[in-house]
Amino acid sequence: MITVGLLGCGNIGRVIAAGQENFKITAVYDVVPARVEAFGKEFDAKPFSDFTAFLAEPTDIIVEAASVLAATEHAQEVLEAGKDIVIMSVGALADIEYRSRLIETARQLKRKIHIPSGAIMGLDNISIGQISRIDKFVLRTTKNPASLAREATERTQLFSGKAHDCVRQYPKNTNVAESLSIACGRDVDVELWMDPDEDRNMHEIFFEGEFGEAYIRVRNLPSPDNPATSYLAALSILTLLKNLDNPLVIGA
Ligand SMILES: NC(=O)C1=CN([C@@H]2O[C@H](COP(=O)(O)OP(=O)(O)OC[C@H]3O[C@@H](n4cnc5c(N)ncnc54)[C@H](O)[C@@H]3O)[C@@H](O)[C@H]2O)C=CC1
Ligand SMILES: O=C([O-])CC(=O)C(=O)O
Repeated sequence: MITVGLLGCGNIGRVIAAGQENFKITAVYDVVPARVEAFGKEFDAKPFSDFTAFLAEPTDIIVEAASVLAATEHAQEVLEAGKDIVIMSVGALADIEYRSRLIETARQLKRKIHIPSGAIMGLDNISIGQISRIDKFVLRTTKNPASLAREATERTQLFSGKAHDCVRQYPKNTNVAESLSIACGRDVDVELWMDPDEDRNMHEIFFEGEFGEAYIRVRNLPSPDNPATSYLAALSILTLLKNLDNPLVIGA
């Protein structure tokens, strides 16, 4: 049985904990002490309010489902402790120097950094961008203003530019932009819109290159406990964890 240390006892953490089967969350950590205590009690995991103690607890893998800040602060430490890591807050890897350092540490210590597909589809074959020519890559994300903790009476563009800059400005809403950039091997173009008539978290991907062209549209239902996060993102990380010990690897 794979043992998991969960960093972040919020909406995604709860979906993962409720779906445990062939893995067991044995240790949990959060910046909110009351939350980590209650979560630990509910899911029979040891609660920690001190990160060093949490990391010292014997676990096979650490799952970050907290925030870009948490991933930035802790991912390196996790790898140096000899543990694999799943990073949900992929925006932390928009810092190229930091990303390179993490990859180098993982390589040296023979550890893995897993990036779940998150709130989008198609991340598998978008990786062909690493080996073949890409002519155009645009992510257009549209969310209800409530999902962005804003108010608007009409469709409004919030951002147009590169993924690295977008996720720095909207770290709770555009991690997918960084996942796409990592997958296809370049800093992709991003448009972020809020639309009061859109009740889903919509991600449209326009992708053209040597292979031909693709258009992917995902209209996600928001998570029950956090409208900023699509439910698909939580299901994605749960699927990744369930497949960690599966000898059959599917997808590019
Ligand atoms: N890759 C993707 O497709 C997606 C990634 N995300 C990322 O996942 C994160 C978690 O999402 P949810 O569970 O919906 O958020 P949430 O807000 O429901 O839960 C986050 C939990 O992490 C805790 N936390 C925050 N910063 C922390 C820190 N520095 N140290 C320890 N605990 C900390 C909070 O107290 C909270 O309990 C988001 O903030 C976002 O960065 C979210 C959606 C999609
Ligand atoms: O859940 C989503 O739709 C996407 C999201 O918040 C993110 O990428 O950070």
